[in-house]
Amino acid sequence: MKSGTSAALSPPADATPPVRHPEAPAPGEPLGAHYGQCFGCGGDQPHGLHLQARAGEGVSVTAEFTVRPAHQGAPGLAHGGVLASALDETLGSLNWLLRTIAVTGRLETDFVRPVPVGATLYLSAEVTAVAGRKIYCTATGRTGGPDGPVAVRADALFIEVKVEHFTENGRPEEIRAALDDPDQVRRARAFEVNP
Ligand SMILES: CCCCCCCC(=O)SCCNC(=O)CCNC(=O)[C@H](O)C(C)(C)COP(=O)(O)OP(=O)(O)OC[C@H]1O[C@@H](n2cnc3c(N)ncnc32)[C@H](O)[C@@H]1OP(=O)(O)O
Repeated sequence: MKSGTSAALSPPADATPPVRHPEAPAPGEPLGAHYGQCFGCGGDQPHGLHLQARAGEGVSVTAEFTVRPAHQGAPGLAHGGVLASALDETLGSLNWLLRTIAVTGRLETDFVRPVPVGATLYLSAEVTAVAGRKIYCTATGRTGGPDGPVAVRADALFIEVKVEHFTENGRPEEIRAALDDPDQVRRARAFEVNP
């Protein structure tokens, strides 16, 4: 049963289909981490999700995340907030295919089945519509395989922002370190800016 989605997540009548950026990675290509310290995808966060996303067709992605002991809520089960983070990260990576800088404004999550430690969550997400700065998207996470039963799902609204959203609000030492990164692509991707 699909539960209701709030009106804020229903695209307005003048919304348009999303447009894949011409330089978006080809379907099947790994997106890589956008920032080493990202809790969702970064390789430098020991307890992070280490989620790995790949571009799909159109404006869609797939991703995997394996639940580790550090991600528990109840004994032997993934914490719901961690599962919401996996959905958020997967949905956030869609913006790389649009080449739009955007942040999560709203994330509505259904927790359908418990997810045990050791399980791999097979995520898929797509942008459904765009209206001005508002990006509407949806995601599911399945266990047992990409076609397994749905364990979690989410609908979300991302809002396009300028890079100043990060540079003016982030803690100065991390912002400085990211901006001083000699690797141009890494520097741009920390904020998901088109390099
Ligand atoms: C580099 C990429 C990293 C990706 C990591 C994974 C994604 C994340 O987790 S991002 C981190 C979590 N998110 C955040 O920290 C965002 C914090 N929030 C904010 O900074 C602001 O509220 C922000 C930017 C979302 C919106 O503020 P602002 O730019 O002033 O926009 P605002 O004018 O209020 O809203 C724009 C439109 O969006 C709508 N909107 C904004 N927030 C919401 C919301 N929560 N629910 C519904 N609609 C919303 C507004 O109603 C408005 O609609 P309309 O144009 O029709 O009137």
